[in-house]
Amino acid sequence: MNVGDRHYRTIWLSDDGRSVEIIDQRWLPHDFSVERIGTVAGIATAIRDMWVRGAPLIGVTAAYGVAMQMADDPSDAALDAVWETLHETRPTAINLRWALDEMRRFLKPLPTEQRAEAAYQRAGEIADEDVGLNRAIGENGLAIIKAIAARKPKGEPVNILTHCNAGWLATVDYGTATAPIYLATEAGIPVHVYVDETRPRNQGAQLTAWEMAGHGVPHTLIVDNAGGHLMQRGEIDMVIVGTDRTTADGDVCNKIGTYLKALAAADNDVPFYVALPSPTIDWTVHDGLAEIPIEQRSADEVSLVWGKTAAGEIAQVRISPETTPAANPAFDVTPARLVTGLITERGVAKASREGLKAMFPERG
Ligand SMILES: CSC[C@@H](O)[C@@H](O)C(=O)COP(=O)(O)O
Repeated sequence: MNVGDRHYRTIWLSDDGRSVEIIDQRWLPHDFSVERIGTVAGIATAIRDMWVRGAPLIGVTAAYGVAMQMADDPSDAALDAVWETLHETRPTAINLRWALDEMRRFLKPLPTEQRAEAAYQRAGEIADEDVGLNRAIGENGLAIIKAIAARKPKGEPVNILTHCNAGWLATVDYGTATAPIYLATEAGIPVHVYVDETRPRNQGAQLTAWEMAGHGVPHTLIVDNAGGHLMQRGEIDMVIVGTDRTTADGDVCNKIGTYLKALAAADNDVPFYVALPSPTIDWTVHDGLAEIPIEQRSADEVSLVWGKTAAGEIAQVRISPETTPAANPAFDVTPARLVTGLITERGVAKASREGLKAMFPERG
């Protein structure tokens, strides 16, 4: 998507053909900075410390990490070791394991002297594929937005609530939950987006709001607890969120707080959609609550908040007593029964084993 009048992806290969450049998301919306990363250790840090984040982008970044390892040491042992090193950076988003598995599956049969070149090529393809998947999700979600717009008085915007950042910053381009929003805007369908701030790291306030502002999408930032109230008053037409891992039975794991939005949506008959590319489906798990590992992040993310001071400095402030302990589960699971539909690259699936099997029969 564009930043100013220049098109950016969130990650791209540097001119040296060996390192990557990424948008460093830690400093948005206050500072737009690009970092060059050329080592596996650097890739691991960027994922773990969330310079890059969002399930699809984590996967693509890891794929480039494998390529860097192959350029250094293309042996089987090194391939297995880099899989382990990168796999442990963040536990919940399945796209990480999907990309690592895909790289290893592709590289293992190749002679070692061909692996580096082939690995960079495959990582680049995975990045390109992500853009295509998101564009298709956008088209499928656009049909839903159009149908809602058609039922509203002419000219009134479709009010969409989203949680966290499942935007282009969370992918290579377009985003998942935001792709239908961007396509609707391009098509001239009026939309208005309620952006959940998404404590503790505020991906909504910092990233989604920045994306919406940058693309001229009318939006309003709300605190995480406001969504239920707005739904009770008929001010939300639909919810669209992303997901870090969706089970073969349609349970959806996403940023902490998503479940509460789904409960409020069900109680108020607001359609609750989840947008996801197929690499986000974990076909090996069925019961999301029992089987998906939930990342427990640092308590500091709860007790300390980043922002920009009046003097223009990006700084962190403490918001709770020094001695108060904090807990920080980063994701929660929304049971399939609360999900109206899964917007995939192939169409909108029912959030159920049957629905996903019908959409992806080759996985059945
Ligand atoms: C298209 S991104 C889907 C999810 O990855 C997104 O909603 C989310 O929860 C991101 O969490 P984050 O902790 O910022 O990586």
